[in-house]
Amino acid sequence: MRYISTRGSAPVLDFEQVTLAGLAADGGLYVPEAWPRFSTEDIAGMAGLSYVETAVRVMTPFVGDSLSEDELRRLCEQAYQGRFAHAAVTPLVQLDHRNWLLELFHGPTLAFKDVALQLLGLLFERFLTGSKDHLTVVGATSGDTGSAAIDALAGREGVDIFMLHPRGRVSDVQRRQMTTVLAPNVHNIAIDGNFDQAQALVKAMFNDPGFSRKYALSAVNSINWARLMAQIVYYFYAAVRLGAPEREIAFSVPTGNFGDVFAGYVAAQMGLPVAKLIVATNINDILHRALSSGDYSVGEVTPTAAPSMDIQVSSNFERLLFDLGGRDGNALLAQMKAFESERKLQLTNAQREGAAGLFTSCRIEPEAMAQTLAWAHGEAGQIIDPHTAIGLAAARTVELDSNIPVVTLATAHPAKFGDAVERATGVRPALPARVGDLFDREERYDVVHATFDDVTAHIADLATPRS
Ligand SMILES: Cc1ncc(COP(=O)(O)O)c(C=O)c1O
Ligand SMILES: N[C@@H](CCOP(=O)(O)O)C(=O)O
Repeated sequence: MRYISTRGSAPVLDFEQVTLAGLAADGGLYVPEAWPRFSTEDIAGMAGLSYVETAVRVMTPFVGDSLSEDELRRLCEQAYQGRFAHAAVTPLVQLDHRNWLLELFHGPTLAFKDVALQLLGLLFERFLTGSKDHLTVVGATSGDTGSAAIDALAGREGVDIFMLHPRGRVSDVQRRQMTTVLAPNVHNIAIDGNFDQAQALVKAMFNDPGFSRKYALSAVNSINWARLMAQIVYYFYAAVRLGAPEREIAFSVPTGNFGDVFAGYVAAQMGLPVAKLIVATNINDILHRALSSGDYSVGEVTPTAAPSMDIQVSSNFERLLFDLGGRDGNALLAQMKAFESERKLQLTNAQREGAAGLFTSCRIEPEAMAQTLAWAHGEAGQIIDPHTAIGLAAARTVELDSNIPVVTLATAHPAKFGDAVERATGVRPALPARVGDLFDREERYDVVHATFDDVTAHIADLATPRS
C-alpha cells in the first residue's frame, strides 16, 4: 500500500514511513492511494471473529509489506489483550429497540483514543527497533488524545513526547491523566489558548522543515494515518455483530477533529454497508454548518461540558474534501490555502453532493445534551458521558428507516466528566480502579506562551536532535 498527500506534492510513502511521518511535507495529510475493498463474502467471514482477528483482517490491506500478518497479529494481541477492561475490547450495549452504544472507553485512559494509540505506541517501537533515530512526538490535545498517547509512549526507548493542552479547558481527570505521568520522556505543555491554537502550533512545527528534520518529528494526533486505520476496525466489529453485511447499520459519531467519523467513512468505502454517518457536534458546530450548508467557516471556540469537542478547525475534514473533490491535490491545495488565510471555505457542489449520500449532521445544544444524559440514565439505565450524549441526542433526532440499528460511539467514560454527569443525572460516576489514585499523585507540566517561538524553544531545550 502506498500513501499520497492530500496536497499533491509530498513524497509517496509506504505504511512504515507514513506512520513515522505524521503530517505530509507539503502540509497535507496522507491517505491510501486507493481504498481497499472487501467483498460481501469477506465481510460475512468476519462473523464471530475476536476483536484482534477482526483488526488483523481490516488492517492488513493498509499495512502492506511493512509488517507480516503474524507481526501485525502479535502487535494487536499486545495492544488489546489485557490492556482493555472488557474482553470484547469495544462491546455493544443495547439502549432501546433501535439505539445501541459502542463502548470505546475500556482502555487504560478511559476514552476511544486508547484503541488506536495502544497500537500506535507499539508500531513506533517496532519501526524504530534497530534505527539510530530518536523520535520527537509532538501533539495537541483537548484532553483525551494526550492521556492516551502518554500512556502508550511513557518510558519507551527512543521517543520523547511533547503534548500541548489548552490550560484550564480540559477536565481535572483529563489533565491529571497527563500531568501525573512523570516518566522522563513525557513533557506536558499547557498553553493559554484553545485546542485549535495548540493544533495550529503542532502543524507549524511540521511545516518548518529545519525544526521538523532536526528533531525527527512524528504525530500521535489523527493527522497520523495509523490512528485512523486502527479506528476503522470497530466499525466492522460492531456492524458485523448487528447483522452486516446483510443488514445496513447507521453510526452516530460525536465529532471534533473529524477523525473518528472519517474512519467510518473509510469503512463504508471498504464495502461495509453503512446506511448513514451522523456527524454530531456541540455548539462548536463548524462541521454541522459545512455538511448542512457547505459553509466551513471558523467561529469562536466556546467552552462546553463536552470539552474534547471544543474544536473549530477539524483536521481530517481535509481528507474528506480531497476524496470527494476527485482526489485533485492541486485543487485541494488552493482550497486549503484560501481557508488558512480567510478562515473560511465554501464546499464545491461535488463535495456537497458527495457528502450528502452518506453523511447527515446535527448540532446539539447544551440543554439537549443534559436531557439525553438524563434519558440514558432514567430510561436505559446507562450513565454516559457528555460527548456520548451529544452523539446519542443526534441519533435520536435524525430520521432514519426504523429497521436500521443506530450505533452511537460512546467515546469516553463518564467519570472523566464527573461534574457534568452529576449535574444532569444526580449521579457521580466513580473512577474505575484502573486509573487508581489519580487525585493523590504529583502533577508536572510547564506553562508556555502560545507562540511558535516560545513553544519550539521550550521543546528544543528538552528534545534530542537527530544524530
Ligand atoms: C471523548 C471524545 N469524543 C469525541 C471526540 C471527537 O473525535 P474526533 O476528533 O475524532 O472527531 C473526541 C476528541 O476529538 C473526544 O475526546
Ligand atoms: N479530542 C481530541 C482532540 C485531538 O484529536 P485527534 O483525534 O486528532 O488526536 C483530544 O482529546 O485531544
